[in-house]
Amino acid sequence: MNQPDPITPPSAAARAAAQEHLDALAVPRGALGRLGELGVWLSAVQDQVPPAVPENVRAVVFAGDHGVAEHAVSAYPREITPMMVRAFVAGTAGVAVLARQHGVALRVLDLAVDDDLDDLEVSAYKVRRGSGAIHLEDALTAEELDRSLEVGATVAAEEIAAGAQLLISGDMGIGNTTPAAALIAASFGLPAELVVGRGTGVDDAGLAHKTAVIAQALARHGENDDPRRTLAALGSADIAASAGFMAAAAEAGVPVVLDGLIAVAAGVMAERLTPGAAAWFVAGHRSTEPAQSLALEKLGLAPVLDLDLRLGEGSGAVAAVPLLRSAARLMNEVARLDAL
Ligand SMILES: Cc1cc2ncn([C@H]3O[C@H](COP(=O)(O)O)[C@@H](O)[C@H]3O)c2cc1C
Ligand SMILES: O=C(O)c1cccnc1
Repeated sequence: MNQPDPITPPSAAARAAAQEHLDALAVPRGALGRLGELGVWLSAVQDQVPPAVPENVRAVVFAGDHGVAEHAVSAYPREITPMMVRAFVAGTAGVAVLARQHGVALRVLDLAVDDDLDDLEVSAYKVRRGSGAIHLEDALTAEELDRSLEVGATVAAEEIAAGAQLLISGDMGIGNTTPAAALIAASFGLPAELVVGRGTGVDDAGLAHKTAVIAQALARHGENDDPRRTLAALGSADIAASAGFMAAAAEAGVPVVLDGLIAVAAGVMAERLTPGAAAWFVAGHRSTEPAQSLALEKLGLAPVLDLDLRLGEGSGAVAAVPLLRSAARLMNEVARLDAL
């Protein structure tokens, strides 16, 4: 594989000018807190002061089936995944409600759901049926990994062509908190006990078993610094596509609002595949999953919201969109103190 092009960082000049603008507004210096910081970040990623209010926000839910879900790591059966894909299309899933409320375009894509969803036209980019059970076998072949990354990049390009000012990557796939936690553990050299969480709500025995499964997956993966190898071994088609989506967004200079554990795991992999990508990410929320907080800290990102959400689907990122819009509006509409 060729090395990817280096990621161009957000504009340092716009960041400095935005900070100066913020400091000159008719509020006590620093009084806008995180909203002020978000306004400055929006200026830097848009290279524009004040920033445009991001009205065109687009979320893509990457859906997939996880072989590891057959191994008692989730509180729910894998058959839920295709049912939920139908709920996304019908507009009745949690994130669909929030997206409708906040005017966020929502699209669901079947990367590897182990069921027939062809009647919904969401399976045009399907890579395979299911992903390997990561404690026993690789999730993907090298070819499937390439195809998944490429699908993510293609979908990002489509959403950018549709005018996206902010992109969101959502997830759906019973069992996916297991590969997501494993990817974060492998990326930062953390043990299974530190990254494991209850996902959809496994009990104490389930949590102990899930920890053992993640530990077995990490042992199978071994010491390895190659992000492609890690993603093929421990990820899935949907998480790889999400990583490809975020990397492509960063390469195109389009900012991404990160969601919960799965999106953050994909974001970590995007940063490892294309260093510098994370400068284009903002953390929408803090999930209750420990690996998500650990990874945000490693990426140097502070979450906008902290609502004890543990849904995924892109829901926490979509919930943060109104605050990002408020941040941009404040930068545009608050008077300067010297102009009063
Ligand atoms: C009805 C339902 C809707 C969901 N929407 C997102 N998830 C979330 O929960 C799953 C991950 O948790 P675990 O690893 O414990 O299976 C993923 O499908 C994720 O998107 C859902 C889960 C369920 C049951
Ligand atoms: O953090 C998340 O996004 C999450 C947590 C539990 C289940 N699904 C997703």
